[in-house]
Amino acid sequence: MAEYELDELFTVPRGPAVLAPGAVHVPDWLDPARQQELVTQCRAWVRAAPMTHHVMPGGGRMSVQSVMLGAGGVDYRYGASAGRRLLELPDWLVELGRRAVADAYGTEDAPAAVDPGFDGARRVAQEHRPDSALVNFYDDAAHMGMHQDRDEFSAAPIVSLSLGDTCVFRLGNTETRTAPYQDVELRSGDLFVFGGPSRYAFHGVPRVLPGTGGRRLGLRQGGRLNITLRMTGGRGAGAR
Ligand SMILES: O=C(O)CCC(=O)C(=O)O
Ligand SMILES: [Fe+2]
Repeated sequence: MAEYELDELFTVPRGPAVLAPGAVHVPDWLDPARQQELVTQCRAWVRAAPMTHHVMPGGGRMSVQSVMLGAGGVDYRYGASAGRRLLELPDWLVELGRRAVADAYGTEDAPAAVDPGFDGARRVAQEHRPDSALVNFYDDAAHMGMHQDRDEFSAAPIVSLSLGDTCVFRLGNTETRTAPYQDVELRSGDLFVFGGPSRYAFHGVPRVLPGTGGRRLGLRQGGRLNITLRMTGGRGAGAR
């Protein structure tokens, strides 16, 4: 029996879920073919601009490796000011980010499957247009500590796509990097959007679960890819 069929035998059906107002998990948002295409794209990007371990302001080196698309002309932490070569953000990826927020938050024409839990979510979705993508790669040992995404000049939502191995994603609160928090498994193809009241929630990735999906997508050493689509510039919904 193929590996994935076995997985499915033990899988509890997962539906869209709102973890906190503005924090929406949409399992299996990307179908397997789309996941494969995105992995192929990630390979091409990494060939054009090799991934690097970001060095944090305190001098620590992140265990995650990353490459950045877009964010040109913005003094962004992961951008050119970090000495990086920025790749161009393709229009289809902007469109994917727009559609992600529309599906998670709903629009006038198409309500979301679950109520995102805050006023103005549809307006945020209507106006959403990411200007950058950060591609993160986690090997078996990589993790990301609890942090807030606050280097963007916009309060527009963060769109996160997961590919390859499953991870444990920790969504905390907006006040402290400690409890209360909720852990959710993000699997290959899952969408997670955090905006509105959850935009500045602390979050992190305590661990990746090796052997859960990376090889199936042709990642030879396994691992997890994460693409976050962001609005780094000061335009758009809820800009500071
Ligand atoms: O890998 C993830 O799911 C989260 C990534 C993240 O929080 C970040 O890049 O700021
Ligand atoms: Fe983050």
